[in-house]
Amino acid sequence: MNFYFEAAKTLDRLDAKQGSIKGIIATLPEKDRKRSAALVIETLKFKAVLSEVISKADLLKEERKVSSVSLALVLVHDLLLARGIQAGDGPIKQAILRHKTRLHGEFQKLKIKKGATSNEQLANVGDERAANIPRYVRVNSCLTTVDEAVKHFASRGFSVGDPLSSKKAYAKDEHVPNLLLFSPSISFQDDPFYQSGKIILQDKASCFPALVLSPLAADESLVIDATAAPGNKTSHLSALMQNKGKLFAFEKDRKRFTTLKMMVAKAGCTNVRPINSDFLTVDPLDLQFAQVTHILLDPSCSGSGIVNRLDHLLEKEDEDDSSEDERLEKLAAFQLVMIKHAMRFPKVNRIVYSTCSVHAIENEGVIKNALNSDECRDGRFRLAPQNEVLPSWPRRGQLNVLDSPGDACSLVRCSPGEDATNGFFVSCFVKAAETSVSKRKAIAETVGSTPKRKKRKKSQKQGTTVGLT
Ligand SMILES: C[S@@+](CC[C@H](N)C(=O)[O-])C[C@H]1O[C@@H](n2cnc3c(N)ncnc32)[C@H](O)[C@@H]1O
Repeated sequence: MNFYFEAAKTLDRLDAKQGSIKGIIATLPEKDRKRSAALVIETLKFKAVLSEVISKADLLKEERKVSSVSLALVLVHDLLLARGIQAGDGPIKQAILRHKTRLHGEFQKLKIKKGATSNEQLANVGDERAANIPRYVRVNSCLTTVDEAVKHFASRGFSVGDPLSSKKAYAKDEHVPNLLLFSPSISFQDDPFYQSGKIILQDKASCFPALVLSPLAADESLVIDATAAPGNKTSHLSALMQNKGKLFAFEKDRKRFTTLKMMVAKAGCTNVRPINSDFLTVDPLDLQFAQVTHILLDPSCSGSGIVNRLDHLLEKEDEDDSSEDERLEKLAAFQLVMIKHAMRFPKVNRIVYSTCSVHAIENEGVIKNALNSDECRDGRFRLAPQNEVLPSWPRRGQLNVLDSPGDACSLVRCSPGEDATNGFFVSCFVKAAETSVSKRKAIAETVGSTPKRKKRKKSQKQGTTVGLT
C-alpha cells in the first residue's frame, strides 16, 4: 500500500504546485519511482473522469479509511483502468472493493454519456492548452488522396466547419497541404483509413520539417532521415517524394526501429530503406550515401514543447540523474554533433534540423554553435533565408541568442497554446555555393502564396519539385 501512498502524496504536491511533475517524481524513493511515476501520470490523464466516478459513488463520504481524494484517485484508477489494486488485503483495499460494483457502474454510465468506445477516449491527455490543439490528420498520399479521404469522412458524418466548436466538423489546414483538422476529442484508432495507413495522426508543426526540406520527387533523389522512428516525418518525406528515389531512414534504437519498419510498411512507403544504425557511425563517403543531397535531422530532444501528451515525462524518467540544465546541455551538445556530421556528406546541400523543444539552448543555441563551427566556416553552409522556410509563418527564431536578425528570421518556432500546435522549432541549412533563391522560391511553402507545383522537363531528368503544392 506504501506505493499508493507515495503516488497520492505526489498528486497532492502537484495540486499544491510544489514543483513540476518531473521534479516531484525525481524525489520519490528510487525503488518504486518508475512504477509510481506511471501511476501518477496515468491517474492525471484520467483525473476528471475518476473524480466524477468517485463523487457519484459517494466513496469518500461512506469510507473514512480512504483518507484523501488523491488516495482514492490512484486506487480507483488501478481498480477500473489497470489490473486491480496491487496491494495485500487490508482495510483500505477492502474499503474500495466494497464499492467495486458501484464504481464500475458509474464508470460505464460516464463512458456512455461521453460517447466513448474505449477507455483511452476518456483521457484528458495534457494541460488545458491541448484542448485548443485540433486533432491533426495527415492524408497519406502514398496510399490515398485528399478527395478520397474527404469522401470517407463525409460518410462518417463529418462536414466542413470549425473543428474546435463541433465534433462533426473538419477543416483543411491553411499551411500544410494534405492536412485535415478535427476536434481534439475525436479518436481515429478504429477508423479503417487509420488502420490501413491512409491517414496518419501527426501534429501540424511536426509536418513542417519535411515540407521545408522539400526533396525532389525524382528517381535519382537521395535523401536521409537521420533519426527516423517512429517514422512520421519519414512517411511524410516519402509522400512528398511520391515514393521515388531512395530515402535512407536511420534509427539506432532496436525497439524503435521495429516500430519504424512497421510504420513505413503500413504507410506504403516503398522508397524507404530503414537502417538500424547510429547515424553518427555512418561514413559520409560511403558510396551508398556519398551522393545524398538532403538530410532531415529530428534528433532526441527534451520534448518540452509537447503539451498534448504526458507520457514523454515518463520516457525521460530515470534516464539521467543530472540536473535539468545539465541534461539540456548534454542534449544540445549531441544535437550539434549530429548537425556537424550531416554537414560532412559531400553532396548534401539542404539540412533541416528540428526539435519539439521550446528551450533556446536546443534550438537557436545549437544553430548559433553550428554556424560558428568548422563545418560552416568560410560560408560553406548558411541558414536558408526566410522566403525558403515557411515564409509567412509569423513566429520566427529568438533574436537574443543569435548574431543577426536575418538568422532569427530564417528560423521557425511554434508556441504551444498560441499556435494551435505543440511547441516546435525548425531550421534549414543550405550549402552556400549551390543554392539559388530563385530555384527554391515558391517551393518552401504555400503560406501566403499561390499554391504551385513546378514541373521540370523530363528531359532535364530532374523530376518534380514537391513539398508545397
Ligand atoms: C525525436 S525522435 C524522431 C521522431 C521522428 N522523426 C518522427 O517524426 O517520427 C528521435 C529518434 O532518433 C533516434 N536517435 C537518436 N540518436 C540517434 C542516432 N545517433 N542515430 C540514429 N537514431 C538516433 C532516437 O532513438 C529516436 O527514435
